[in-house]
Amino acid sequence: HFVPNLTIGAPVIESLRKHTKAYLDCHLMVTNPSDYVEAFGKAGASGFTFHIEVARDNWKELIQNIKAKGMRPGVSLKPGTPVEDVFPLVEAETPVELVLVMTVEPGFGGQKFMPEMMDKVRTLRKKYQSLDIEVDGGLGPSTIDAAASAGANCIVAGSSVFGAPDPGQVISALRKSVEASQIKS
Ligand SMILES: O=C(CO)[C@@H](O)[C@H](O)COP(=O)(O)O
Repeated sequence: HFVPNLTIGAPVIESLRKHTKAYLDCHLMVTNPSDYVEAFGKAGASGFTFHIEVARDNWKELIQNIKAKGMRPGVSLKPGTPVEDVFPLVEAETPVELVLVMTVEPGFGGQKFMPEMMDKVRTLRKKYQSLDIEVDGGLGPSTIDAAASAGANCIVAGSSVFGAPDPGQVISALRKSVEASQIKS
């Protein structure tokens, strides 16, 4: 109900958790993220990322609750939201540990990467050297270098991985680009 689509909820996280110790990075595109903290924590989510656009009045409490339930807090911003809006959350006494810069209008996979969002990534990386900066939307072998060289170190990729004949090869290409950019910086 923040975006016009429905995908994965806490029951899926719970089922996955029975089979893996992997980091389960959950991006909640919902209008009321507070209502889901407990369920996602219980289900075994590792990270809980909410949208700044729906948490302008309660982000401090939300971050604290996420941490109290044993998850890493993250904040996401839509393409039209200025990057400055998340600075207070990164600089708070109890800060977010990840910023997710949306590189498409959230809601659907398979959209085109918005290179102009890289200014936000560069700004964040310059200001916060050790922050996890995630990008989501249209990432794949042809767009990864732009994101990685801007400073993104967490990459969300749907179509480019699941649509590839060899998904492992795409994942390694994405990882190599991020690692190469980190060595240079
Ligand atoms: O769900 C969204 C946006 O809300 C997608 O951005 C996927 O998370 C990634 O999909 P691709 O863009 O990689 O196909």
